Amino acid sequence: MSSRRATSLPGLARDLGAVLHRTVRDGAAHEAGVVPGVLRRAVLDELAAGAFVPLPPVEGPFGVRQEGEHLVLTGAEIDRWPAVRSLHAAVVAAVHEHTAEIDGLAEWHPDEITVQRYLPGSSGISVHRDGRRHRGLVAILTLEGSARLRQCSDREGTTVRSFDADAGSLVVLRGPGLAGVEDDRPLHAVDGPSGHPRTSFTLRVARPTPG
Ligand SMILES: O=C(O)CCC(=O)C(=O)O
Ligand SMILES: [Fe+2]
Repeated sequence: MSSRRATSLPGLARDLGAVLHRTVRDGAAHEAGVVPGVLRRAVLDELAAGAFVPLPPVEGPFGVRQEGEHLVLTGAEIDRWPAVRSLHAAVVAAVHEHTAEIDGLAEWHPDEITVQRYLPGSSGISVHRDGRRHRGLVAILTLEGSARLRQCSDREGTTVRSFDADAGSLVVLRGPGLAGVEDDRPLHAVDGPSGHPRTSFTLRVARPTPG
């Protein structure tokens, strides 16, 4: 029943060529209005049943600070959530439209979805790089709410680009192997949400590279 509803959900509202080319050039890029409202709401409704857990408040050797809660879906788990699966399929299809122009996109088959919720007053996540195993690119969609997502030039948080990660928007981060660059992952941070809770939906490759 729910899968019939999910198959009638729309795809993405924007072509991703421009944002992908900006990501290749700058390491991180933003596009507004990517996820139609009906698709965002279907995913949020479905995720209301999810078992969110608090993020570890401090993580990794650099002591990255995190304030929020998350739900991680991997591999076949993704298929159990019809609307989540629709959004995942829509993003992969939109990225794969550009495989002929940018090396590394054809191999991008994200098998991990992280949903993160930040309440007003949260400080977000401090400056970090996403893990090396997340090849190709990291795609961060915002399902509701808004916050500044900042690309930084150092771990003190000097901001080189600031993106409005608001409902429907996409931020793309460069991962290892994108456009022939083996590893130049951007430092970035996300601030706390403005006024209302923010929920992000991030697609990453997590499986080890074969061979
Ligand atoms: O919630 C987001 O906007 C993504 C935050 C982030 O950089 C991460 O989870 O690695
Ligand atoms: Fe990150």
